[in-house]
Amino acid sequence: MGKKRIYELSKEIKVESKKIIDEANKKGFNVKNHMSTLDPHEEKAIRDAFSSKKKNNSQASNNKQNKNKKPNNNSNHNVKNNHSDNNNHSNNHGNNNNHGGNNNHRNNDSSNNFKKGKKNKKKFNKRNNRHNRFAGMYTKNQRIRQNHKQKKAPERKERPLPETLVYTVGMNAQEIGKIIHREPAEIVKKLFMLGIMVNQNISLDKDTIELLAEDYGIKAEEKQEVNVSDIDKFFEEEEENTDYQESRAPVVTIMGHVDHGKTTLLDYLRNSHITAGEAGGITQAIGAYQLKRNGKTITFLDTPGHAAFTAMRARGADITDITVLVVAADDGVMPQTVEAIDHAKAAKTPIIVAINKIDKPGANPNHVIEQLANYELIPEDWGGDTIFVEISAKMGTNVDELLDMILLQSDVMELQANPKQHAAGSVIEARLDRGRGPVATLLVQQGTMHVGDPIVVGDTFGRVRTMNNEKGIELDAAKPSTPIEITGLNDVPEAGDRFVVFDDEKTARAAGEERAKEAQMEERKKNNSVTLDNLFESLKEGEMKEVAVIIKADVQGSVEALSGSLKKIDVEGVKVNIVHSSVGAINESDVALAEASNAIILGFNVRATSQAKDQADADNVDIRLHQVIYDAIDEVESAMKGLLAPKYKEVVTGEVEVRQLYKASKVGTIAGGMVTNGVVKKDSKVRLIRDNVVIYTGELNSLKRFKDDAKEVKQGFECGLTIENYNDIKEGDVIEAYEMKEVPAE
Ligand SMILES: Nc1nc2c(ncn2[C@@H]2O[C@H](COP(=O)(O)OP(=O)(O)OP(=O)(O)O)[C@@H](O)[C@H]2O)c(=O)[nH]1
Repeated sequence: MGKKRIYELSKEIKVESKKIIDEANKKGFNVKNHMSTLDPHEEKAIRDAFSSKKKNNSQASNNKQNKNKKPNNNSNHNVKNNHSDNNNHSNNHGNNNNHGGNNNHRNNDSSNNFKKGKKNKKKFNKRNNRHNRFAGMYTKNQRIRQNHKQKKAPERKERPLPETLVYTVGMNAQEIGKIIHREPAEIVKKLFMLGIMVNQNISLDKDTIELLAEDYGIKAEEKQEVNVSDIDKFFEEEEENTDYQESRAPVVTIMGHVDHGKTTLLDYLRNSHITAGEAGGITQAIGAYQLKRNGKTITFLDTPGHAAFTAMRARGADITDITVLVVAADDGVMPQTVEAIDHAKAAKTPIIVAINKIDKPGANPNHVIEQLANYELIPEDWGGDTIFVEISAKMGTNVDELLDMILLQSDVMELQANPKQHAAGSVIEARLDRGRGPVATLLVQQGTMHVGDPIVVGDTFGRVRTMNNEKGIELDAAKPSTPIEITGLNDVPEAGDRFVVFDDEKTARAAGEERAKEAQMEERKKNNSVTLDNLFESLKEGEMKEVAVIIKADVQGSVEALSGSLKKIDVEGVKVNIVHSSVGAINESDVALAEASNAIILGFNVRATSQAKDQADADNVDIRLHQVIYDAIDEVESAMKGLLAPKYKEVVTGEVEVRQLYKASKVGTIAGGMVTNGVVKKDSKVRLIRDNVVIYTGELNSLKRFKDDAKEVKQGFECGLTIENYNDIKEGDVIEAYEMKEVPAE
């Protein structure tokens, strides 16, 4: 005989695990929870203990029952009498009325009957209430029993447990309760007895759900997700479907630095290339439009800016075929130009450079070309393969040449799709229109969309009720690369969501509803972003072949030193891929790029802006901050080797904003300020931060509240402080207090 787990024994002898644990502890056995084991001797001792207890109990309850028998019967009797008394009244009452009513009003207008009935009902209630007053004449005990009896009644109706609990990981007690026909509270209690403390809304993992099922004595089976809701699968299948192929229009996104002319170019294109037949249509902002050049069509996504582009990619929608990078000839390469290059490269879309504003006196296109050479964008004349076009978006100069180049690039790419299948594609944008309900702009990427098609869009579903293009012209059918605006969905999908047309509306509805449920589950489960802590696991499971990193540092020298060293790390054939690197604070765009590329952000002597911090928290993006280059490199390398075992973790406890300075000859610079966040302690380690860059790291020398020494100062209070061996504090500096906390071993 082997060892037995407590919960198994609990099931066998029908005694709650908790009671067994108590009994075992009383007997001095070494058990902790329901998973603890008992050896055969211990098991026997427990069985004996409970079998004798049961005997005693049943004897006691027999005695009790015998004792209670008489009054119980009496009370039942009384209660019954009471009921039948009531019934008699109502019967009499009803009969009397029916009698009269039926005689007088048979086959009459039903409202007449209804009114009469209402009146009679009132009368009846009155009488009945009067009668109930007699309830007061029963003894207290009788009433308790009566209540008890009434309360107990629903229990008999309890539906039987299903044979098998078919579950999805992440379900909570409420959802499981619905499946097994039990109250969530009962499930929570059961879990408590099994040593698992949860409330009704907490997601349960696989082990817990299976344990629960076992405790109920039923089988558990994880739901197999071969379901219609996996529209990504449909989408990929459709994409691989090459039975029939036709060339399709390229989908183009315009990106570039602020004010370099993205909007001007998009507007010029939109207004100058309206073909004769469409001239009457009013152009609407639907997030995308098509234009024709020499009989060929180009689709432009009308959402300039990296945020939209990256947000789409983060949601898995790589819908752009070609990126046009706009660089103003009078301004040259700017930070967002570099960002745009990195975003386009990360999405692996070819870049066509449009050097804009060549009409301006200060324009220097050659300088731009020279600058871009540093980012591997080299024109053919210089031996590279990037297409450059010098334009003026304002004047329209060379804009047609730019279109020709887009078409040339698209020819090289041989963009194709199969219009002879169900439509599939992505959401460009979506909104709720007061009159029309959910309105979504979609890009058809495969197949042909028709009005009336049953459709699943992200987690929403419906039937295409209306379909129009950007000019408001109604369409019956839309082929690949066509942007369309549709109505008929049950809810508003999100930009970047995919859509697929189904055979019938019923399946579409089932898929849509299932997806909405899954989305809710997904939301509850922890996001599985790559972090340095789980990096090794991901590498081991073969999910990754490269580690994506974004570097932000205080000076260009550090950026280069860090990226140079990181590129040299080579662990078991896995390389570091630097997705983006630049000087400055970690911003929202970095976090968005990290999320889209599953990258880790390394900050060297810089901080994240508060928006970026919030966004990183929400998206589970790992930001690592360092002051020593070797530490940063070591950390990444150790993580790749699976050796990352930080014993201490830095915890920022608070921040002081420096508002005033006092120079004292003896103590140096005293900073007067306000604790804007958390708490600052006398023995805190501190970092002096100026414009999001770490200037100095050290320790506090003194911390005061007014004239008195303080052990700590909390948020909202003023304080004075000095930093050990450091006097170069300035007004507006932020002093970040932190401590090293030991991280418990896993
Ligand atoms: N002279 C000249 N001015 C231009 C040209 N293209 C754009 N501009 C001007 O540059 C300014 C900025 O242009 P936008 O098109 O708004 O720039 P943007 O890149 O869309 O800017 P954001 O939307 O803020 O990112 C506007 O005043 C335009 O009129 C051009 O080819 N020549």
